[in-house]
Amino acid sequence: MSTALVFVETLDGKIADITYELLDLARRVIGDGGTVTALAVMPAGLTSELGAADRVLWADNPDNRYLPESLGKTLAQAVDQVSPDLVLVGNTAVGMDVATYAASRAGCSTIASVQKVEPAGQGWQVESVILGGKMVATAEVTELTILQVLAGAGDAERGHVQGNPTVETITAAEAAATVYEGLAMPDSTDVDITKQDILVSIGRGIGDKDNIEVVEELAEALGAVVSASRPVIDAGWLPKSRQVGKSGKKVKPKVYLALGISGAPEHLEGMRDADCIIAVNTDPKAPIFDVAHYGIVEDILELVPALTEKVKGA
Ligand SMILES: Cc1cc2nc3c(=O)[nH]c(=O)nc-3n(C[C@H](O)[C@H](O)[C@H](O)COP(=O)(O)OP(=O)(O)OC[C@H]3O[C@@H](n4cnc5c(N)ncnc54)[C@H](O)[C@@H]3O)c2cc1C
Repeated sequence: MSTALVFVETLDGKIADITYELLDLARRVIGDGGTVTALAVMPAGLTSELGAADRVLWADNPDNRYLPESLGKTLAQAVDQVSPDLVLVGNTAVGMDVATYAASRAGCSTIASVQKVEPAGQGWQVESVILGGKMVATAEVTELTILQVLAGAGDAERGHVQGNPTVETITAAEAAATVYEGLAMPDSTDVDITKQDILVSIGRGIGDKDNIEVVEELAEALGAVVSASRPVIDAGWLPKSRQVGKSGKKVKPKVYLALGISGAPEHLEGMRDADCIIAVNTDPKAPIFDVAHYGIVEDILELVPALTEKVKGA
């Protein structure tokens, strides 16, 4: 009989959807006879949301402090306590912090960007995406390995079950070297990119901050808003509130125009549900074309001004 250990991720006192996906995945992979244990460092009163687990190891976190050092150590302690066959953590900004910390403490491996897990022989067959989504690697895992699972591998609705799992109170490990200073949320006075019908989204392919102006003209002609991939935000060319993706916002516009965006898994996570995706990229092998409904292999700096003229003339 197998045991799965699922790390419960929270943000600002709420359980993140990725947790419910992991609970669904854990149950599917280990079967009804197995035990699913959830490790939750979170405020009191939320364990009934984890009804898809048989058991919850719970440590109180009344102030919602995010301390990856403490969480990583606590996960390593839980691995010792539970001796799981499978450990699932979200492939999120939080999960990546925690999984690597825990793996080093527990002396085991970790695999990032996991999109599929299935039982195989004495262990698991694990599929992960590598090289920014251009290739898929398959590994037979027979030793304890912490899997960082991408959103989409499980079904959050199926994994979000109200119930009364057995709750065992534990003490979270101390963070010796890190201090929590507070949660910084994106500026809420900017436009809300999650509410737009059309997004004109730019990536590193825009090349320079000065080139954003031509894209803004196109967006204005279309009645759209400009959003971006992370490198554009990290460069400080647009505010954080415009970032699409894993560590930005999840959007579902009617039209998503992806200009000079390669289509890394962390970006796709935020926009792949758009009704119509149109991608423009000079690289015909860019992974964005795998999710695009329409693709154009072209230099955006050539195409965008011409497109703006067409839209204005229509
Ligand atoms: C924990 C974590 C969280 C992350 N969160 C996010 C997130 O929320 N959102 C996000 O976007 N990324 C996120 N990332 C980063 C992600 O992995 C990628 O690095 C990022 O999405 C790449 O952005 P890009 O496509 O703009 O750049 P690149 O991957 O560099 O792609 C640029 C593309 O532009 C094309 N190009 C270049 N010049 C032109 C031109 N003139 N005309 C047309 N095409 C051109 C190139 O062919 C290339 O495909 C995260 C990463 C991690 C590890």
